[in-house]
Amino acid sequence: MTVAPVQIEGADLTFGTRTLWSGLDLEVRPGEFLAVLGPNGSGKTSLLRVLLGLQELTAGSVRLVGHRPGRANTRVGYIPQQRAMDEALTMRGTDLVGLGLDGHRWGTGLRGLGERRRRIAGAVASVGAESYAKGPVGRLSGGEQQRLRVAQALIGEPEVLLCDEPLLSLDLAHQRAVSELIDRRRREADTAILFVTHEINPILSYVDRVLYLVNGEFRIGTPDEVMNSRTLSELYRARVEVIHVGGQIHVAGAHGALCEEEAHHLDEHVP
Ligand SMILES: Nc1ncnc2c1ncn2[C@@H]1O[C@H](COP(=O)(O)OP(=O)(O)OP(=O)(O)O)[C@@H](O)[C@H]1O
Repeated sequence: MTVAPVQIEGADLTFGTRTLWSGLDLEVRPGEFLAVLGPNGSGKTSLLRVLLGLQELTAGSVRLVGHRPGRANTRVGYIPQQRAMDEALTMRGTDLVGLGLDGHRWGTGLRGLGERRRRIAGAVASVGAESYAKGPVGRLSGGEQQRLRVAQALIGEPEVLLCDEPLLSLDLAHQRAVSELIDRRRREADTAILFVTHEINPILSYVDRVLYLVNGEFRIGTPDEVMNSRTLSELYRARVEVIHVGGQIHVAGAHGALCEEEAHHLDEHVP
């Protein structure tokens, strides 16, 4: 039996009187693509912070389990929620991507350096950043910086990949390229993917299961099991209509039940 690389058991997270979730049991399997959805403040980023060891649970446990024989540490990749980098940041894009290689050892000899350079060039090319990766990252657009962050997370060959709104500020072509890259990683290397997003449509064809968080409650299941009018109305405790159109999901809430009217909307530009 394969061991789940992400194991969450009986997890509660509470801040003061506010419960983000309680009784969360979740195993993310090798190669599984889990979308984490929910309105602003529902605790999506907090879940990733728990998995990164940056946030303690109020109760329960989380475990990350690697599958490399004889290795104690699980390799975790993280694409943080986008914040513009300081304009004065003079670090080159290739150096930023290379930070993702820390922990890999090829020695300091010429062969090791050559291998390092080769890998960085491959990762930069995989996100189409060749034309700007040699320049200072502080001068790049938000989307260009984001593509370098994706390259940095993937170059470390993660066993678990935590993505916090990785498509934000990317144009449609790059949204598709980055989604495909993440999907390929899980197919080729069995990486477990946790993908926080407000917009499920760009990744809908990849998603195996959805974790949907609302006001301290959650549902876990396939997109069809969770993204339907009955389940989301229960979660939001209000009438919510979920309409499937042309392979995409459109969510509409009555009386402002949703704080995310724009979420999951039908984007005419995506074929
Ligand atoms: N350390 C903390 N102490 C107190 N409150 C916190 C702390 N960390 C997060 N919160 C609160 O928990 C809630 C959930 O935050 P989180 O960033 O996880 O939400 P989110 O679902 O990722 O939201 P968004 O969609 O806006 O990014 C927020 O109301 C936030 O203010």
